[in-house]
Amino acid sequence: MPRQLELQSVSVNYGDVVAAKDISFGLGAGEIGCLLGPSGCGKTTLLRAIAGFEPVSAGSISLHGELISSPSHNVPPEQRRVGMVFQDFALFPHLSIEDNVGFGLRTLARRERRRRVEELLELVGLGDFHARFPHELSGGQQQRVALARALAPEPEIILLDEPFSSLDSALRETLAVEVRALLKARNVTAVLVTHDQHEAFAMADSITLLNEGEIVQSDSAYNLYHHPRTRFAAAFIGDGALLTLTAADDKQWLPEIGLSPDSETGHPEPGALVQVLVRPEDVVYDPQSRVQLTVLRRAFRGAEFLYTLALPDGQQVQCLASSQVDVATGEALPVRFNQRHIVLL
Ligand SMILES: Nc1ncnc2c1ncn2[C@@H]1O[C@H](COP(=O)(O)OP(=O)(O)OP(=O)(O)O)[C@@H](O)[C@H]1O
Repeated sequence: MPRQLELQSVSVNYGDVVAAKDISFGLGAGEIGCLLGPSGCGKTTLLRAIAGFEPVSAGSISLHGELISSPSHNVPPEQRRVGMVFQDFALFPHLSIEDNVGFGLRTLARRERRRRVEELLELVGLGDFHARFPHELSGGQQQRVALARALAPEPEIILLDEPFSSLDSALRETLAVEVRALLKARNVTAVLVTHDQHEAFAMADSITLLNEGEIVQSDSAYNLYHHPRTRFAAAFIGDGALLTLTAADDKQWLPEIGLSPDSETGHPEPGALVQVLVRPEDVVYDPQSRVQLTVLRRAFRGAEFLYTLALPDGQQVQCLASSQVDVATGEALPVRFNQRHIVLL
């Protein structure tokens, strides 16, 4: 059975600028995918190509098995059955919430249209707001109306371009979780574009990390965080220090941090340089540990201190420790490295 959305080796150029290069990914029905990456990496370009606003210069895009984009074939946007929610989600200010949601349903009989609008407003938790106008709603409520409006014509797929970026960060994450539940409840396939990993983690089943128009890693959120395959992925996702260390011998090959080889880490040759990604939560305060690192800085985070620690060679790692662990700058903090979570690159 064809997948709901399939991009095969898609490239998009703007004149000489290659905005997206050789991009392949697909989504099954009801799956939520995310294009994640820094500004200018080509996320919006790909979304616009899926919507039909940008022609592809190579490769193909299919929706439910039907070719919609290739260099020689371009189904116009209005015939694609693609719903969109954009960053500025402009609702029509002079239309009521009900009329905003029903906007794409003008061909339906009035009763049917009304039923569909009511159902969608209930779904997004705004059943009582149908007669209000956009300016009478909060930012989060307006965004939910925009989603209801995009879902109303029952598109094959919905595209969300930084849909929560105008909201504050606490609301953003809550809404991302809510919207995920809404999409899942209706088995809607969706592509989310964001540069915010928390949003991506909260919403997506699979994440395609992009950099400079190319795919860095397509994976689950868990794997991107715990098993990044490149330096870029390691640095972009989460906090962490990338250490360069020398393997010492077979038994204890990174003595600076008390690491020893195991089946996961393998056995690099003694003397080999090894790159290790260490997350702050994997450097654990342990009064029994022989590894004692000097405290360079510490920042109070309420329940925790975030310590910045120096290895003997000057490289730095961070450690999250309970704020009851009160060690001053310049003193030594005994720590253990949680080896299970340390990533070797
Ligand atoms: N109309 C255009 N003409 C020429 N170059 C463009 C055009 N639109 C985008 N670009 C370039 O293509 C690249 C990808 O842009 P795109 O907007 O897809 O990035 P993005 O990842 O969505 O970035 P952001 O997160 O900042 O929105 C950038 O280098 C950008 O400067």
